Amino acid sequence: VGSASQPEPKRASAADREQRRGTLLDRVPERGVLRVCTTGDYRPFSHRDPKSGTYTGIDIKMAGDLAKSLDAKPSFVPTTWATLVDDLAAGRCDVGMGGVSVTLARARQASFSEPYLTDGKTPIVRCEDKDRYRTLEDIDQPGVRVVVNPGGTNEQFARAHVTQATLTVHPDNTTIFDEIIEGRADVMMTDASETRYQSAIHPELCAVHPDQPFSFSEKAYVLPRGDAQFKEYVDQWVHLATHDGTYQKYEDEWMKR
Ligand SMILES: O=C(O)C(=O)C[C@]1(C(=O)O)C=C[C@@H](O)C=C1
Repeated sequence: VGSASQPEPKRASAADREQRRGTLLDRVPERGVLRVCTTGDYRPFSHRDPKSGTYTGIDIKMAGDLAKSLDAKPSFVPTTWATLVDDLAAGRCDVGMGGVSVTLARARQASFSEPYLTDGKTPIVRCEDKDRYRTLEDIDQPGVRVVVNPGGTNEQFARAHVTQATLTVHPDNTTIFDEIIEGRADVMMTDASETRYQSAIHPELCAVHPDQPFSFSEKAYVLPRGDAQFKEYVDQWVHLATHDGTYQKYEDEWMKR
């Protein structure tokens, strides 16, 4: 029985080490801080004011409520769409919030809470073009300029459906709508919730059939894999907040702006 037959001890990943410290359901109240990964570039869910660094949005309000329910204060950890799930899996935050869509690719690395919103991709265009770009076929034509933000489900959707039109990746999601308003692009396909919000604040922009999006998706909060107690708690909390009018109140506040 030699030591050569012993398997090499596997180095614990940061996520494994996090998990061994026990459930976040106990650790967050002990710490008094809920660490929330958020991109800050996606109104109406998560917006970071570039001057003050302050976060606002529907999911920022929700994060405050979730933290409060755990006797904690939220601390926002900046992330990007491409790195959100890695940041969570590496234990840099306790939850990811801010208009995140459930995807199976993400579900391989992280857990999701119960969903709080149904959504799907739909076009947003200059209002003069609103009858011109109604179907994917209308949009995917040579000469049509489609613009997309990188790293999230919008890019995945655009890469799967845009083969004839020109696809440009615009790196900054906070300025992407100006590309259409100012005529450098014609169409963006994004979440119906976002097209409703952006068309409400920009009279030049129209959301095309936001009630009948091209795809089906759900928004949920991203949670660390393997912490069943914490997930069960967040699920209960989401269930209550989406049935007692709390979520609706925050959505109404944002959509009135
Ligand atoms: O990746 C996701 O989960 C998102 O819903 C984020 C996403 C995207 O799909 O790229 C959605 C809309 C915003 O315009 C920016 C990012």
